[in-house]
Amino acid sequence: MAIIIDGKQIAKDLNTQTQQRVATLAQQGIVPGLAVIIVGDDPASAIYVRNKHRKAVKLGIKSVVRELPATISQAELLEIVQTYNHDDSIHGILVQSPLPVGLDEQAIVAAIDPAKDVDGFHPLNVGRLLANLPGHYPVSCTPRGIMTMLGTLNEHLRGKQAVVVGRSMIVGRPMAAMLLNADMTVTIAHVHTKHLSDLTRTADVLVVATGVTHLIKGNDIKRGAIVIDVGMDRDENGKLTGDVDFDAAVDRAGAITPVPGGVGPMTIATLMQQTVDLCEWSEQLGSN
Ligand SMILES: Nc1nc2c(c(=O)[nH]1)N[C@@H](CN(C=O)c1ccc(C(=O)N[C@@H](CCC(=O)O)C(=O)O)cc1)CN2
Repeated sequence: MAIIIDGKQIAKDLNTQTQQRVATLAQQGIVPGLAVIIVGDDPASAIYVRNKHRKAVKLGIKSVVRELPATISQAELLEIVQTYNHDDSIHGILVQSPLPVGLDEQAIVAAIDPAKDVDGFHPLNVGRLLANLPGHYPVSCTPRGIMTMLGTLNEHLRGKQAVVVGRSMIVGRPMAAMLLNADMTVTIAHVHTKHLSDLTRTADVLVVATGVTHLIKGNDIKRGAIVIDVGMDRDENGKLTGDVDFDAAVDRAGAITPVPGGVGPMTIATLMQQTVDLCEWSEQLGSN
């Protein structure tokens, strides 16, 4: 039976640390600020944004949520991003993804000041991660949160095999870069990969982020592997489930994340952590 990696608890511990850092900044009269831009009326996005706002407020972070209609033009949206780029009370800016059809998400993200790019999606920050540059820069929150989770297991990653199934800009690609930067031997696969099971069975660390319900079955997993399920899918009864068949996998894996309560909570906790990072870096304070 695998260790169940408790994302909720790890996120709670991380939030406690973040709250303490916010309190230390407050003693110097500094308040970290986060601006979240949401365009259109995607119900899931509205929930994520509300949760980000609530968590920020709870931790003592200034939170600004800018709700915009799906009819907004690219130029108007770029203008709004610029106002936050120039607002000294805002240290982190993000545009909730996905954007409505017709808006160029990449161009909007590229307009965010890279020093305020709290999602780590700006091409400059993506390039820094890929190049494993030293120094301070933001990175995508979900994979950074997964690295935090892996850190709690006290397992040596160096030289071991990692397989990342999924190639998105939010999870798969930055995840592969972070595991490579941790000296793992990394293979990226995706839904078109042939003989996927043969590959996943080689993984000491298996990260799955495809959006395909139960793509990974129990015997696709190497015995004792660490299995990280980033999926958030709905089964035929509407119940939230993952890309990994948890019930089958739990008997093969050494450690596994559940869905819900695994990776998901780490995304917002890491966003809060990174908002404070950006604030400290802008003030040239912390070394996190
Ligand atoms: N600009 C961004 N857009 C999106 C990101 C992102 O990191 N930046 N990630 C996702 C959505 N997301 C945050 O924005 C997010 C997704 C899921 C969770 C979470 O806590 N999931 C829970 C289950 C929640 C439920 O019951 O539905 C879990 O897995 O336990 C948090 C944040 C896409 N867009």
